[in-house]
Amino acid sequence: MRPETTLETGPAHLASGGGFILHHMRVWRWHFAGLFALVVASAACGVGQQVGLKFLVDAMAGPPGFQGAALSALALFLVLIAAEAFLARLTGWLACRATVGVGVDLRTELFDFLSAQSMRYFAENLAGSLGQRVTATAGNFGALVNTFVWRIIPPVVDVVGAVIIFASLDRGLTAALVALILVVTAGLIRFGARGRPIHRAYSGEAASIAGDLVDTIANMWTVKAFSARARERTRLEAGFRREAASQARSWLYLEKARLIHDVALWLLAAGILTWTLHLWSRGDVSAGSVVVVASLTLRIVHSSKDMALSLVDVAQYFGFIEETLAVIAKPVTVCDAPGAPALVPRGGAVALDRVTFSYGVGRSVLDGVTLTIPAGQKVGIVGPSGAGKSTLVHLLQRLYDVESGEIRIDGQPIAGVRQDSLRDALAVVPQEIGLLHRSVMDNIRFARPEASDEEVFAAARAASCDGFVRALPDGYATVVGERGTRLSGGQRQRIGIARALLKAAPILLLDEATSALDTETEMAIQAAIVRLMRDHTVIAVAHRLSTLTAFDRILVVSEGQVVEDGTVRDLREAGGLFAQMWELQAEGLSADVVVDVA
Ligand SMILES: Nc1ncnc2c1ncn2[C@@H]1O[C@H](COP(=O)(O)OP(=O)(O)OP(=O)(O)O)[C@@H](O)[C@H]1O
Repeated sequence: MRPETTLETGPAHLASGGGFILHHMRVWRWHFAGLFALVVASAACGVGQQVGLKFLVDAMAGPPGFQGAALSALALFLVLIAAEAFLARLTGWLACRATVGVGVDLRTELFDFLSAQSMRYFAENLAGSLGQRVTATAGNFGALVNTFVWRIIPPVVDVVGAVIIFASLDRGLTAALVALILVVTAGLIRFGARGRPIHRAYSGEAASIAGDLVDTIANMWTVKAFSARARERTRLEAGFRREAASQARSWLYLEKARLIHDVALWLLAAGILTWTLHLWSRGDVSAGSVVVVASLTLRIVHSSKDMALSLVDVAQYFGFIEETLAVIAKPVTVCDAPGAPALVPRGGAVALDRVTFSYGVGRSVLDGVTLTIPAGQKVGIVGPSGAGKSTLVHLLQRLYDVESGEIRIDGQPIAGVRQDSLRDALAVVPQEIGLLHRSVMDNIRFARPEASDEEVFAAARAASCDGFVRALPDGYATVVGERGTRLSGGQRQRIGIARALLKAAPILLLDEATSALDTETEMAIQAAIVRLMRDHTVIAVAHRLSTLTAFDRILVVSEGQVVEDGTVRDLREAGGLFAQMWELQAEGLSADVVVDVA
C-alpha cells in the first residue's frame, strides 16, 4: 500500500512567488532583457532632454541669434523627445508580447499542478475560487510587469541621471540627493514588505467570496426552489463587506505610503532648488544649470509620484501570487511513486485485500474489506444509502488512497502503477455525470478522441441515446449546456454510458449509472452492457435490484463491510439483507427503508 503521507511537493520554483515568476521569466529571458534595455534607453532620453534644455538656456544667455549653439541645443532637444516616444512604443510592443506569453505559461503550469490534486482536494476547495485564482495570477503578473516598466524603472533612471548631472555641478548637492533617496527607498521597501500580510489577506478574502458567488450561481435552482434568494443575498452581502473591509485595509495602507513619499519629495524639491539658487546667486552655476536642476527635480517628483504606490503595489501583486501558490501548489496527496510502471491490463481482475478507508477523522467508511472479482465477471453492488458503495468505486479509480490494505488490478497494486495507466484500464459512469459544455459528439468522443463517427454512433445506440440525440435541434452537434443542463437527467446518464462504452476499457464501473431511467430502458441498457462487455469486468452499483438479474454475482455492502456475496438467486434464498431489500422493492418500497427495518 502507498501511504497518503507520501507527498509530491512539486517543482522547487513553486515554493515562492518570486521563484515562480523568475522561473517563467527565464523562459522569455531575451524578451525581458530587451524590454529592460528599451525602458532604460527611453527614460535616459527623457533625462537627456533636460540637458538639451540646459544647453538651450545657456545659449540664450549669450548673444541673440538663431544659429550655432542654440540651433544644436534645439535639435538635440527635439531628437531626444522623438527618440523617447519611439522607444516607449517599442517597449509597449515588447511588454505586450512577453506578458501575454508568460500569462499562458503560468496558467498552464498552475492547471497542470491543480489537475494532479486528489479528489479530496477538490471536495475541500471551491472550483470557482480555484479558477479565479488561476486567471488572476496571469493578470497579476501582467500588472507586475507594467508596474516595473512604466512606474518603477523610469524614475530610477531619472534619479541615476540626476545624480550624474548634479555631480557635474556640485558635490554637496549630489551627496544630499543620494542620501535622501536611499533613506526614502529603504523606508518604502520596508513599508511595502510590512504590508504584505495585509494584501495577502485581501487576496484570500477576494478569492473565497468569488468562489462562493460562483457556487451560489451554479446552484441557483436550489436557491430558488427553497425561496432562499433574500437569505443568500444577505449572506453574500456579508461576504462582500468582509472583502471590502480587507480591501480598504490594503488600499489605505497604500495611501499611507503615498503620504510618506509626498512629504519626502517635497523636502527633496525644496532643498535642491533652494541650494541651486544659492549656488547661482554666488555665481557658481549658470542659469541653464538652475533650469536643468529644476526640471530634473520636477521630473523626479512627477515620475516617482506613484513610485511608493508602485512598490507597495508590487508587494500586493506578489501577495496575490503567493496566496495562489499556497492554495494550488499544496503537496499532492495522491501521486505516482517515482518511476512507477504503467499498469498492464490482463483481463480486468480486481482484488481488495483488507482495505480500510475513511474520508478524514471519524469512523471508517470501508473497514477491512477483502474480495476477489475474477476477470470478466459482472458484479452488482447493493446496500443501504451511505454504506460505502460509491467509496468503493472511488477507491478502485484511486481518487483517494486507502488507509490500510491494498487494491490490485490484474495482480498489480494500483498504488504502485501510474495513475493515468490505471484510469486507462477503467471506464466509469459516475452518479453525477459530468458533461462538458461542448457538443454531444465531443462529449461521447471524450473517452477516445480518435474514435470514428461510426464508433460514436454505435456506442450511442448501445446506450439507447442515438434516438433522442438525433431528435435534438442540431443532432450530435448540439451543445449540451454547462454540465449538461440542456438535457434531462436520464439523457445525461445515457450519454455518460455511451462515453464509457466507447472507451471499451477492461473494467467498467457503473455507480447508479441508470438510476434516472425508467425500468424498461434501464433493463435494456443493463442487458446491452452485459452483452457488449462480454469479455470485460463490470462492477455496477445499483439501487433497483431487479436490473441486476443478468449479473453473475451480487455483493451486499452495509456499514463498510461486504455482508453478503452470491448470485441473485442464492441471496434471495439466503433470507438476509438482500432478500429483505428484494421483497421491499417488490412491494414498491425503497431499499433505504430496509436500513431502518434491519
Ligand atoms: N467526499 C467525502 N467527504 C467526506 N465524507 C464522505 C465523502 N463522500 C462520502 N462520504 C461519506 O462516506 C460514507 C459512504 O458514502 P458513499 O457515497 O460511499 O455511500 P453509498 O453507499 O454510495 O451511498 P448512496 O447509495 O447513497 O450513494 C457516507 O457516510 C458519506 O457521508
